[in-house]
Amino acid sequence: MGACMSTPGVTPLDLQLHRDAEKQLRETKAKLESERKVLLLGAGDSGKSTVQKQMRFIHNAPFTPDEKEHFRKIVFDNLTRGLQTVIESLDDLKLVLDPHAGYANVYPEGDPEGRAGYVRDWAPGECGGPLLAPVFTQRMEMEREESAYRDADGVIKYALAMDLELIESAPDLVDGEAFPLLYLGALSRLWSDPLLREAWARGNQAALPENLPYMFSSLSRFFAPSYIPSVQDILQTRARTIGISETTFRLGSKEIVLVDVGGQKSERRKWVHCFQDVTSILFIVSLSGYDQCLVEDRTANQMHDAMTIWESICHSKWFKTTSVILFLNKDDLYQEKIKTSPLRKYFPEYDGPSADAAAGHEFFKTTFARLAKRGKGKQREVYTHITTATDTAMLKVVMAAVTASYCETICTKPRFSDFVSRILISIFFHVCSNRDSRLTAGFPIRSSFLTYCVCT
Ligand SMILES: Nc1nc2c(ncn2[C@@H]2O[C@H](COP(=O)(O)OP(=O)(O)OP(=O)(O)O)[C@@H](O)[C@H]2O)c(=O)[nH]1
Ligand SMILES: [Mg+2]
Repeated sequence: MGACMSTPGVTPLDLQLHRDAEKQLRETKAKLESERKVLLLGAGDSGKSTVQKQMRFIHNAPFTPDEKEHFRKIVFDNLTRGLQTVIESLDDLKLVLDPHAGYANVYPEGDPEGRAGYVRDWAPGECGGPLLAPVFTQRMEMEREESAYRDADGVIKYALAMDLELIESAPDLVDGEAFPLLYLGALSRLWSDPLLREAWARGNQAALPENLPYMFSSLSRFFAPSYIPSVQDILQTRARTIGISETTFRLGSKEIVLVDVGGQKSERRKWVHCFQDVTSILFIVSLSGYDQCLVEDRTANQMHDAMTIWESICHSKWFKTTSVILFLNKDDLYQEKIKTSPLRKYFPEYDGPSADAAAGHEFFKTTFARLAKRGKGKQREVYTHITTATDTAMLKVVMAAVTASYCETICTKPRFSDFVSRILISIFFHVCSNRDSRLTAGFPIRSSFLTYCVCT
């Protein structure tokens, strides 16, 4: 410091800036040493955000009332837009809704609040309570105004046409607004229609939302004015991630920053912004995607797409020494569909028995491991887990195994080169943020840089 004081041309301002720079770099170093960055990667809809939500539940970082309100609105959106997607898929699937096929005589199952009678015939006498009376009036007004709903056969045609129109023009809920009861009957009737069920069962050809059976199994619960989403409701909601979101939690003495990115094709170019200083990658693949097309590209297969991303991540210069953990996710859905949808149809190289879930697991484990190990030199170790991300108990066990086995890696100090590049970036931004051009000319910067190189 004495030498600094005697350097000609160094003013008190220079010294202050020098001290500030050193302080900032000390803080950066301390943060870097206690922080570990885990990056969630994978194709869209594979379950990355679901894993991130589970980590919040597991590490006691519950959702705030505002966040729960956000998820409540997503539930309504998932019901209405989800059903709309099924309706829109009918043309592609060459299915035609028949208004004469018994439509409108539908009871919602397990309706504890006596709304079923109302939903069946829309008759005032069968109304399930005073809450439904205005809904009935509203419905009758719509029928009076819209002669297009009527035909010689009577009620059946307009019941279907009105329900379709309601779903098509469903609004976004605003904060605090209960689910509009007008939608209860329409959603219930349409979801029970055999043709729409058939369309959903062929959803792999049209990328239909996989959470619809869950959402519709709890329909009347969601419509209660006091409804607040449960843990399972939150885990089942679907909203594609746009951009990058970070969650921080503690693991022993370390702070883990879990970074979630959007996996759809349009989001992937943003990934590189979070590639620096990654300690571990959790790569999520949807097992149930083996026979499914992408939402953003119906000509592409989800599993093939996941394999392509996986291969490029494993061989990226950014992740030469990063530990990689692979989650083969959505095992619950996969276990069901493997019974009827042959793996060999989508992966002709598969030569195991058909309808055998365990043989399919082995096939995918081997394929992903092979893709990771291409080329010469030191081979990458891949740690694979079969998961159902919506199952909190299971994910707790898997994450405990992951952290126990890989704590060494997750908690290892960052590489020296990473640290030096962080310092250089930090200095660069420091210099840019100081207008005093003398700083760029010399001593304070070099001094800070040397101090930190010596410290590490
Ligand atoms: N049944 C079942 N559903 C799952 C599982 N994992 C995720 N989901 C559901 O799949 C849907 C998509 O999950 P997300 O976590 O949003 O997928 P993502 O990878 O974050 O998707 P993007 O943000 O578009 O990249 C949600 O409705 C989840 O509830 C699983 O293991 N089983
Ligand atoms: Mg997401």
